[in-house]
Amino acid sequence: MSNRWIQPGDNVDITNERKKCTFDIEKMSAFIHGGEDKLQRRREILEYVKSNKSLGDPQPIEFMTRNERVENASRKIVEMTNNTDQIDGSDFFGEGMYYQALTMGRDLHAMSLHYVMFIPTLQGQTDDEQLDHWLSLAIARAIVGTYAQTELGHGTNLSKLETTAHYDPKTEEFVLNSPTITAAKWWPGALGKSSNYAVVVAQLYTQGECKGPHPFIVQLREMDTHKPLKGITLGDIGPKLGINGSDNGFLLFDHVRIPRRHMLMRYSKVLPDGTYIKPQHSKLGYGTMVFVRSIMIKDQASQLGAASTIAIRYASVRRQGEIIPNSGEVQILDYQTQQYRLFPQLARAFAFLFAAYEIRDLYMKVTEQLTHGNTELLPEIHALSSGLKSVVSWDTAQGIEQCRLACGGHGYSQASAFPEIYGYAVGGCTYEGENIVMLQQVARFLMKAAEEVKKGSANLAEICAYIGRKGEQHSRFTSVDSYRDEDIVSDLEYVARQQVFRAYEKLRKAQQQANSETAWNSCSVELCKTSRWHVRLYLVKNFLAKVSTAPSDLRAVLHDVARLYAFDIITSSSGNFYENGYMREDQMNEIREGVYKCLHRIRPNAVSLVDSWDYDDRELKSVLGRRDGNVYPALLEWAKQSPLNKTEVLPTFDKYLGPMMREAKSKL
Ligand SMILES: CCC/C=C/C(=O)SCCNC(=O)CCNC(=O)[C@H](O)C(C)(C)COP(=O)([O-])OP(=O)([O-])OC[C@H]1O[C@@H](n2cnc3c(N)ncnc32)[C@H](O)[C@@H]1OP(=O)([O-])[O-]
Ligand SMILES: Cc1cc2nc3c(=O)[nH]c(=O)nc-3n(C[C@H](O)[C@H](O)[C@H](O)COP(=O)(O)OP(=O)(O)OC[C@H]3O[C@@H](n4cnc5c(N)ncnc54)[C@H](O)[C@@H]3O)c2cc1C
Repeated sequence: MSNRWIQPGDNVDITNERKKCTFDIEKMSAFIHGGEDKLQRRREILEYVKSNKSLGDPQPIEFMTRNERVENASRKIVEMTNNTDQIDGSDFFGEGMYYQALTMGRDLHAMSLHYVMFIPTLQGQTDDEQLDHWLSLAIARAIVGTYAQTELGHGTNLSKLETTAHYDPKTEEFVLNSPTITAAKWWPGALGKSSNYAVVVAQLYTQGECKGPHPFIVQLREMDTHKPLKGITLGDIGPKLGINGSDNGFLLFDHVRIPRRHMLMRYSKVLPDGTYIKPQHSKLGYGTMVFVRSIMIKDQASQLGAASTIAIRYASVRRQGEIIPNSGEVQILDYQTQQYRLFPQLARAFAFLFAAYEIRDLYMKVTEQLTHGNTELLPEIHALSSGLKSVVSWDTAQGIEQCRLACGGHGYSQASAFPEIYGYAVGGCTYEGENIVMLQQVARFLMKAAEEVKKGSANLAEICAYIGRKGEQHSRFTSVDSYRDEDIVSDLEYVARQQVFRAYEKLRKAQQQANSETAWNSCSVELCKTSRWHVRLYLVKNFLAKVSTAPSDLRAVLHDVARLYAFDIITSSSGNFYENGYMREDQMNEIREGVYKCLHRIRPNAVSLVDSWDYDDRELKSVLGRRDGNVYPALLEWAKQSPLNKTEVLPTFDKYLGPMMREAKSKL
């Protein structure tokens, strides 16, 4: 089988790995990326990006100062968006995200929120007339916007946001104000220095009543000078764990007036006389968050896929220690412990990517329904996107860290790209709803389902139908080889269902002794566990189902990966499966053996599996994860670029170390 990943001059070990591959990598890449046409488009976009020098970095960004990073990112985003004819703009999830990943990397930039939240909010929250006015300006880039919701004092609890928008019917204007320091908007991406507009979420007051948080479009800076408008104070919030190419910002309003029609009025409205028209569903205003939670799953999967690619490739070229004395140092990928550390991360990346396709499709279905005023699927998409967002971002962050640790000392260097990947991805545990908080949103949905089952009136959505099923009392497991996909699912369903009812009963009892909020708090650890099991079950089910749709010659290897994903979940929570004698210890031991079998079976294909994700070096930006495996010379070259190496002797020597040593010597 021809293999495009093998090229002359490559490291011998990585080439030998590639020669062992048992499946057609191109076919696998096409399956992973949604078809041959999509793969072909990736290659075209890559060629374009490589051919346009101005889309590149003048030096590795790790060696740049923060100001240089912000400037470099701004330069590139303008160049990138000058050339959007290179991609199909309607395919943001595929072509758009890929074009951006290749060009902008993981540092984010001046227009990240413009594309990910500002434009989607205009599309989702404006009425027709407002859409006509604002969308063309935003798409043409005549204005650059962000999404300013979170405040210094509140991010999670939207009902307590402090920014106010008081309607004044005399002038038909809203007056935006930040009554306290804690009302300052804090965190919005590209708010500090880059954006001149924002969607601002503020408490709407009209006719003397507070109607809760609503979105408004607000001009922040003068069009020509870019200076803040009167009454507006704003700036950058300083360096962060990651995404330092973005100027996340703060913003305070001092009685700033905006026209009535700057309230986004697709769902809620304020009429000229101040009459409030409420939306058809109270949470429709939260739509952009649902959108981002839905699309970020793919982004997270992609970061974990990248981390796995780097670590697995590196483990194939790194030799250290012997397994059999005097027989030569082995590739560290041969250690079972290394495989156990890395392959489950790759398996997770697959599981998350396949889930990302599902949630994208569900999101599109919901959007379509909403255009007909149908809000039926809103609770389901809210629960699923919140749950996936939480579980996927958490596992991704842990997985990236495992990959980093698995690369030993070199994993700690920024040359590995792990610090960038981690700093970027781990933000996903917090933004778009802190994970623990979002898990509790899922739990609300699950507790309602349990209540229905208890009442005997179960008319459950497919996604939680397992809660209403009786299920087996004992696992059907007899041997790993005969452990069918439906048995795996049935075992996970058992545990998820048990957890749902454990939390439900605990909550019910607590509610008899306390008010419902206090009761909820006293059960919240169990409720979060419930949500995690629900999501893991979904991920396993979806992964196995997806494998069954793969071309037949890819199924065996994909099935190994999917089973590893499931077995890893089962064996790392064995206690849950022993409950009520559902599974026996000997069965669990066999499944544990199943994990080792999967590792062994995946080992020869490991490098080819990560190659199938089709990351170019341009996207990975990692010396350790290079396609050609020539890591050591590249590490030396990379280090030479450190600004500290521009001179042989640093001024600090003459200032501090030199005098210290001279003085010490003179005293001897
Ligand atoms: C690149 C990075 C960019 C980052 C950008 C950002 O971070 S931007 C900033 C991102 N910031 C954040 O993400 C902030 C995170 N915080 C939040 O999203 C909200 O404050 C909340 C959802 C936690 C609570 O909201 P609350 O106090 O208004 O509500 P409640 O608890 O009283 O529940 C009432 C009912 O509403 C339901 N429901 C809720 N949401 C939705 C929905 N979207 N759809 C449908 N339904 C929804 C819920 O299920 C419940 O139903 P039930 O059980 O009664 O039938
Ligand atoms: C990289 C990044 C980019 C961001 N970009 C934007 C942006 O563009 N626009 C924007 O508006 N915002 C943005 N944010 C803000 C982000 O959305 C919030 O930080 C996030 O919603 C969490 O809110 P918080 O910071 O108030 O956390 P907090 O709610 O203060 O969380 C602190 C702790 O309290 C716990 N907690 C809070 N409430 C509860 C509860 N009810 N039950 C149990 N535990 C609870 C949490 O679980 C957590 O452990 C960004 C944040 C980051 C990190």
